[in-house]
Amino acid sequence: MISLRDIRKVYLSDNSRVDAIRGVSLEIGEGEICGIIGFSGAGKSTLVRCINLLENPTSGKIFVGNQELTALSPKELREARKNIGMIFQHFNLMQSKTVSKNIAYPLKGSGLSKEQIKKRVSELLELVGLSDKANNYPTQLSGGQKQRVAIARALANNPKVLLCDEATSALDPQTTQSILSLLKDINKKLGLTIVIITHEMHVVKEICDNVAVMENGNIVEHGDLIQIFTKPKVKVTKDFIATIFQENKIYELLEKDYFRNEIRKDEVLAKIVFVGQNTGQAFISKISRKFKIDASILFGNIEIIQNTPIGYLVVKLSGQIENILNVESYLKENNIELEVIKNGTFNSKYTTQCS
Ligand SMILES: Nc1ncnc2c1ncn2[C@@H]1O[C@H](COP(=O)(O)OP(=O)(O)OP(=O)(O)O)[C@@H](O)[C@H]1O
Repeated sequence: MISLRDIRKVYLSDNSRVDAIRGVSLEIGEGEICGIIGFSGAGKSTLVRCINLLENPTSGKIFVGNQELTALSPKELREARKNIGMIFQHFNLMQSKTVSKNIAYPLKGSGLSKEQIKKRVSELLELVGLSDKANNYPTQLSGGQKQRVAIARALANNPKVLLCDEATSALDPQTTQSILSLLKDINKKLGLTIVIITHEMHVVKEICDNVAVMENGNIVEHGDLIQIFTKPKVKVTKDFIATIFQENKIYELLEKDYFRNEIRKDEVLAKIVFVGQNTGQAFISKISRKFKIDASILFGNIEIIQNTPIGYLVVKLSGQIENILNVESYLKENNIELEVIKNGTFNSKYTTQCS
């Protein structure tokens, strides 16, 4: 549905040059909810604004549906943009117009009669659960309600794509949840393709099918949610995932010697990640028996991602070091990931994440 091909965006001013996007290619399928996550300055907003050409890429091609947007005349582009709705962090509503008038605004010049516009607005109000607020002004609404109005307005022309630029960043966690549920609902009901820009992994976790991770103007990792959560490849993705599993907190506790346990010579501190059906396996007792080791669980967490449980454990394995190292390959054969965090014997072989 959306195809970005080698997009570059350079901002030039008198004495500076910013390479905001450095050759990004990305395919987003029809009906998919794709998250684009990255820390501040990674280039997310610039990239999403390129999708509807609010920002003109310096080079590269952009396709939405079968149309190459980068090849259209200004008039054709205006028409093509009706297929792409957009919502923003601060809602961008017109304060002097009622909720109904805000939603009706994009239908101006659409050729619909007054009656047809009224009907469409009332359908949209119902879709976003605001039928009783038709005559209110934006100042009389909560943040979540304002974002609902913005969503209704973005959907007025029946777009195929909805771009969300940090759409929940100004909302509290409960309201965020309700807006994400609404987006998911709309995605299912209307088959809408949704692109979500965020710096919050829990937003991605809640509703995305796929996620692209951005850093320094590049997409450094892209994949489906479960793959990204269980086998992240690059550090920035690992850092985002750590925010969900509270991994950093556990390392802080370990540094403070909270568990009153040093990692001795015959011990290994490891992180184990297991998915779906493996959550029901007694693999801790199996590895204990099979490899004659002790396994103490220092920390554990299970998150449900796309209806799939993903388990995360920090364990201390003690026993003969060869046996401990064999555990890693045994678990791998059983599709369970083990990453050594700290190794009492061969510290230099591994990156020590907690020191
Ligand atoms: N109009 C502009 N002129 C010059 N530089 C810009 C402009 N817009 C963005 N940039 C720069 O491009 C880079 C990417 O910015 P962008 O806003 O896309 O990042 P982001 O990942 O969305 O960050 P944030 O989450 O903080 O909004 C930054 O270095 C930013 O300063």
